[in-house]
Amino acid sequence: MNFDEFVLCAATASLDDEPAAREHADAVEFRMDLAEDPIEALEAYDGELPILATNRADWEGGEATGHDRLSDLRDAAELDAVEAIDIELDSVRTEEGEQVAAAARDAGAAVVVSVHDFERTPSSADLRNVLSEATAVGDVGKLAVTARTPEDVLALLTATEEFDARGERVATMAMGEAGRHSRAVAPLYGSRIGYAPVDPDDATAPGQYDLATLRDLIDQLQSGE
Ligand SMILES: O=C1C[C@@](O)(C(=O)O)C[C@@H](O)[C@@H]1O
Repeated sequence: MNFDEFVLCAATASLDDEPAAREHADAVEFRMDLAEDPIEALEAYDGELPILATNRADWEGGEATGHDRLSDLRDAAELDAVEAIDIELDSVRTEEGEQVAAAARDAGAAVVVSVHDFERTPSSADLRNVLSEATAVGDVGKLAVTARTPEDVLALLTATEEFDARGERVATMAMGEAGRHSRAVAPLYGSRIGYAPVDPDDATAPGQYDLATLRDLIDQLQSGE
């Protein structure tokens, strides 16, 4: 996965979702932290879509707690089907996290470096700082914020467009009701990755559309380009 083009991920805790995701998704985001036995599931995977592996820490909105979290992510990156990993910016700042990112690249996987704010949308200056730091160490710098107002979404889209215009690969989305539409429009401003559950009941973040709906919205907005 090189993220030259927008990649729509079916976000899921179960790789059994892959056949249903194929029609609409470009990849599967496998939330290892939400899965029962993630490495076993990855080893048994024989689907068609490439995998973006995420093992989200509990301190960043996920459910992974153990000290095997990063080594499991590293093991995942070694598998052929795993073409990218997602690692938190705060993890990459640790020695182990840096090594996992380097090992993933050696294994041919792209590295998405992510930051999440489940409370608010940071100031425009902070948005840019975070995206600068994430793009400096990742193949894609990803920022998910929580929008409370339309201005929050505008600030995120503005930063997205600026980075994209400079040739920096970013992925952005605003979580929550006020930010929902950002998931459909951010790709028009240069965001490289979108996330949606196959089944709306299995959302992995607030405000997600289901996969078929998001694909349709994005395709409609981009048709005619
Ligand atoms: O980081 C992200 C983005 C996300 O939080 C979203 O808002 O769609 C969904 C997560 O599954 C993914 O790891």
